[in-house]
Amino acid sequence: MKDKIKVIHDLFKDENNYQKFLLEDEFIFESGDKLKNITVAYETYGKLNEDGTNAIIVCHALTGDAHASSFNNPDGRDGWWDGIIGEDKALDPKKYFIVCSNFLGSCYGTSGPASINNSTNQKFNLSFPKVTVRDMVHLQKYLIDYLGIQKIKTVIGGSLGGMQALEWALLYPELVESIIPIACGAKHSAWAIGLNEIQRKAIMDDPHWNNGNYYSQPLNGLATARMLAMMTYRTNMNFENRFGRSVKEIIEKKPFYEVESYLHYQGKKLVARFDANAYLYITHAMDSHDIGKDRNGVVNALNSIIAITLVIGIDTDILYPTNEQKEIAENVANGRYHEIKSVYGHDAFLIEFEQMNPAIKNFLESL
Ligand SMILES: CC(=O)SCCNC(=O)CCNC(=O)[C@H](O)C(C)(C)COP(=O)(O)OP(=O)(O)OC[C@H]1O[C@@H](n2cnc3c(N)ncnc32)[C@H](O)[C@@H]1OP(=O)(O)O
Ligand SMILES: N[C@@H](CCO)C(=O)O
Repeated sequence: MKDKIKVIHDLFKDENNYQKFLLEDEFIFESGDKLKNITVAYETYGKLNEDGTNAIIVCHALTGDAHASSFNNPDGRDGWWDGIIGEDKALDPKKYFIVCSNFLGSCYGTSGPASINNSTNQKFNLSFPKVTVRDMVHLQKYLIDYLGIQKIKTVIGGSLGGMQALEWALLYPELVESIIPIACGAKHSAWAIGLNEIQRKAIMDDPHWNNGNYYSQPLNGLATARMLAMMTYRTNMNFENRFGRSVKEIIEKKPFYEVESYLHYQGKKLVARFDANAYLYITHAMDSHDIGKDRNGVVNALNSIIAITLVIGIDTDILYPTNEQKEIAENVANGRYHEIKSVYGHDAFLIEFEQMNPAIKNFLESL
């Protein structure tokens, strides 16, 4: 497999310092579309053991990136899972070879709609092939082969990361010893698809979006999408405790509440770091998530999972409620369920490290 992959990370390390490789092979998408020269951005922490069996694959969520940890570079920017990746933490680079790559369709170094199409010298925009969760996993497999990994100890991720973990267990059962899907379901629900569609509509209704061919981002649409999404990532109780009815300032004789100010801030923060077309592609990929598709339904697919499975749910998650995680744990051959109690809701998998560390550590040690 190494012969097929031209490594370019020494040539093109970008400002985020991701390692990169270029897949010269034609990548075939689930849609049947084909694309050559796909770039993958990734990071690794720790060392692969001699027989190549101590690898852990970390899969990120909607707006995450390959920088899961600052382990290699403690003075650099924080990693989004520094709370569980590190010495003596659940994912310990002294024991495991931890790999995190930016998934297909995103905008943090791996090819997606914001990448330049070499044959036109223009951004792909909507001409980039449609992406599914299965496509993301198939592309990650090239990286795993390139790195010389023979067996994957676990695949772990929250939200869209958890969807990838499930697909890993189904697409490459011979390779995956265990999975830890967190805060996700076996398929994307009507509720989650509906919420994604409102976010996409906000982006596409922004005149700057221009059918995906924008010169500058559809800032208002993407910000509104993030504002709505934030309401689904947190909880009523969290906002009540945090903001209540506090007023930030009075604008034109009307109160501008702290919660409004917070949501506007979160919208602006995302548009400064994310691409609107990538947001559309990734939310569509999430909506494509249905492990039962072409596998005789969800229960059948779950029954066929042989990887030992720890499913983690969050008691206050309104986006992927705990019945979805329990369904997974109850139907796989060897499933366990652990529940995080949190005021934060869905985003708890990025916050509640004191609860996640022992649960994940105990599970890995029991394998
Ligand atoms: C390449 C990359 O950068 S990828 C970035 C990594 N991101 C990811 O991986 C996505 C996953 N991460 C996340 O979703 C988030 O970072 C989380 C869930 C971990 C934490 O969320 P945060 O937004 O950091 O926390 P929180 O909800 O407390 O918001 C804090 C921010 O809101 C601001 N804020 C709080 N209250 C208010 C208010 N009333 N009005 C305005 N701003 C406010 C704070 O000043 C703070 O600003 P800062 O982010 O510039 O420091
Ligand atoms: N808040 C996270 C989780 C979404 O599921 C993100 O922005 O990626």
